[in-house]
Amino acid sequence: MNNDIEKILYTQEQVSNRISELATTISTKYQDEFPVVVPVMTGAMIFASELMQKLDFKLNIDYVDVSSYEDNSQSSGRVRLLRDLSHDVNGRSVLIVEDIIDSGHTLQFLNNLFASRGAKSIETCSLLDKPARREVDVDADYVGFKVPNEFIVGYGLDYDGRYRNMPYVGVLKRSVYEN
Ligand SMILES: O=P(O)(O)OC[C@H]1O[C@H](OP(=O)(O)OP(=O)(O)O)[C@H](O)[C@@H]1O
Ligand code: HPA
Repeated sequence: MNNDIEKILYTQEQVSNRISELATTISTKYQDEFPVVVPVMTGAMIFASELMQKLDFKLNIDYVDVSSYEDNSQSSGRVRLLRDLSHDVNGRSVLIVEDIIDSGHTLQFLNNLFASRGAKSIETCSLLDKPARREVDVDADYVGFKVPNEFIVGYGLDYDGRYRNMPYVGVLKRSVYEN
C-alpha cells in the first residue's frame, strides 16, 4: 500500500464487483433509451471505462471536463466547464458518470446544464457518495459506495493530481494535505 494512504476502504476486487452490480441494474433500466453516457473528467475516467464496458445496451459515449476544486481539497462552489459535450442532448436521455458526489455543486451544475438543453431525462451513476459534505440538494441515482467524511483517493480520485491510478479506494493521510 502507498505510504500516504491511511487505510484502504475498498479493494480492486470489491470495486469491480460493485461496478458489475451497478451495470446490471442500469442495463435493465436503459434497454430502450439509447442514452448519451457522460463521464465527468478527470476523476470519473477510470470508473467510467470499467462501467461502460459492462453496460449492455445501445449508447453514445461523450464526456465533459469540469473543475471546482481550486485549492485541491475544498470545493469552491464555482464550477467551470472546461470541455463541453460534442453530442446534442435535446430529447436524449443522459447518464452522468461521476467518481464522487461531495458538496454536490458539480452535479447540480451539470443537471442544470443538460436540463437547459432539453435532455429527456438525466440520471447519475457515481462510484462514491460522501453525504456528510452535501451543500446542495442533489443525489446520484446509482451509487457504488457511501464513504465517510475523509479525503478519498484512488480509482480516479486525486489529491493535487496524484493517486488517481491507485487500483483501490483509500483514505489519504491528513499529514499529506494539512500543513
Ligand atoms: O460534489 P462536488 O463537491 O462538486 O465534488 C465532486 C467533483 O469534484 C471532483 O472533481 P474536480 O473538480 O476535483 O476535478 P477532477 O475530476 O479533475 O479531479 C470529482 O471528480 C467530482 O467531479
Ligand atoms: O474526497 C475526495 N477526494 C478526491 N476528490 C474529491 N472531490 C470531491 N471530494 C473528493
